[in-house]
Amino acid sequence: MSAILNISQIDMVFPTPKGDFTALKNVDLKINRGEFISLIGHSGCGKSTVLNVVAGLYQATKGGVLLNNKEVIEPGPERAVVFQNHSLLPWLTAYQNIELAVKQVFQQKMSALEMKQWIEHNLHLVHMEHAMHKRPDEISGGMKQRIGIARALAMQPEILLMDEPFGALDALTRAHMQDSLMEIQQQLNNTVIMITHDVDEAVLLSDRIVMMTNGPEATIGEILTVDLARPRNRVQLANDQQYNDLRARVLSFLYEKQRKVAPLIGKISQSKNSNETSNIA
Ligand SMILES: Nc1ncnc2c1ncn2[C@@H]1O[C@H](COP(=O)(O)OP(=O)(O)OP(=O)(O)O)[C@@H](O)[C@H]1O
Repeated sequence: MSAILNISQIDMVFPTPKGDFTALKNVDLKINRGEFISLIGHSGCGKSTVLNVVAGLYQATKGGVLLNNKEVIEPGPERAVVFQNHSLLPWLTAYQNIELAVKQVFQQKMSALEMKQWIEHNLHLVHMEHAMHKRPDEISGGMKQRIGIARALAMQPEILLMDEPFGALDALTRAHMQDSLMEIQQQLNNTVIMITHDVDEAVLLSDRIVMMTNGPEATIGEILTVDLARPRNRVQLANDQQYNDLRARVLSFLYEKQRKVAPLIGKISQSKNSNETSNIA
């Protein structure tokens, strides 16, 4: 496997009224084509900052990002971003939202008919053909998120960047979305970087889980390879020893090695059995 993305020795320093704040220190990671990477770490450690640098929305203070050996200096359609709060334009239908993105990327390359077929194909991937003519306020949160993913996929990005894409969804919808994403990724072999706060989600979906230390000067603490066979079935995995061992290793990193010392968070984690806690603060 060849590295498609090289996040090379990144520092990120933000100027603040109280002086410089070093959010990231020497973040270094190579990602292979087709890999599914989860970024996990406590709130405020710098996960979104890493994603924003890869997206080209932030320029690293030191180091940089290479995509196919080319330096990332600005956002581009080869890196599609899916946010937690689906960012669909409310006055356009699901179809039109996707069409807008597709036109940006394929305007000169596809005929009107090809474009229509391509949009419908991507709606089909997320099982949303039936809602294509509905506006965002006429569909549920989970459906909006599916449309957001279809829009991102329709741009045929080399990398899919997902910032807690299922964070706002109820548990059942979230499980459906995770299964859909695994299915799509198996089919298309997308390279994905996903931020999550959910340990089970990270283990279920990822090829590698990148665990970040607490900031300031956050960096990669450990990387866990998840070599569970695919396709993965959440029900079967619930009793799988390897799955549970992997889950325990992420929990141990978060609640023992990178335990948060803030009083409130301390109280919350003390009041719960950390082995049964999969959503982190
Ligand atoms: N533009 C900015 N200016 C100043 N500080 C910033 C800026 N963006 C992020 N930070 C700080 O950098 C640190 C990392 O923020 P970031 O949003 O990347 O964390 P995160 O791990 O994604 O958090 P969460 O899980 O809560 O979304 C935080 O301390 C944050 O306050």
